[in-house]
Amino acid sequence: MMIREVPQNFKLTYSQEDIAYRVYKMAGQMRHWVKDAQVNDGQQVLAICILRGGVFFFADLLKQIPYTVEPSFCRAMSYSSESNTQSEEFRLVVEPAEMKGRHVLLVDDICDSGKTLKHLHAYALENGAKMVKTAVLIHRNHAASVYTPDYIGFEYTGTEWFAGYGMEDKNHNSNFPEVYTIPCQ
Ligand SMILES: O=P(O)(O)OC[C@H]1O[C@H](OP(=O)(O)OP(=O)(O)O)[C@H](O)[C@@H]1O
Ligand SMILES: Nc1nc2[nH]cnc2c(=O)[nH]1
Repeated sequence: MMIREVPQNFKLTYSQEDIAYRVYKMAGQMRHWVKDAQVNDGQQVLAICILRGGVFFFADLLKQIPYTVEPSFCRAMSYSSESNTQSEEFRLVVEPAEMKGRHVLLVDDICDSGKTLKHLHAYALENGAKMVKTAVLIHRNHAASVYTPDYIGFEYTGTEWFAGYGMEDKNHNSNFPEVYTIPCQ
């Protein structure tokens, strides 16, 4: 196995095994909703990956769901890669597949301020989605959050910055397979 060079300030927070277990449990929680959408509606759930950060979680989650779902993608941006800080501007760069009349599942790595999911949830409804559910690996608990996802892998209380499993530290190390926390500078 190749040795990974982990920056000194990175603290291992969720191992690959921790993540795999939570992803498996989450797929179990949503399986009835996914099946019912198909049976009652005759249409599979449209699962939308929120790029870039959601990519690893999306792939792992969809592989654990035991019924058909249709993958789709959108690209949402609000954090600066240079500084790890959020700007007021929210940009949707890639639009997902047609959502009209569909059961939609929005999938992202983290819900932090909640602004990204709040925007996208509203966007899906405006575009005719019949029902919208949201899934994240990590939900940061804080009073100012504007959104609570339906499916949550880990609840986290604290201000540390996350990196790994899709989450970047100033545009680096998002491909680490575990989740790390970095003390706030
Ligand atoms: O709950 P919020 O405070 O809105 O933060 C969550 C969003 O922040 C990150 O995306 P980012 O804007 O950094 O884009 P990226 O996924 O391309 O890194 C992350 O992937 C979520 O989409
Ligand atoms: N990489 C990363 N992206 C985020 N987007 C919102 N919060 C975070 C975080 O803690 N880490």
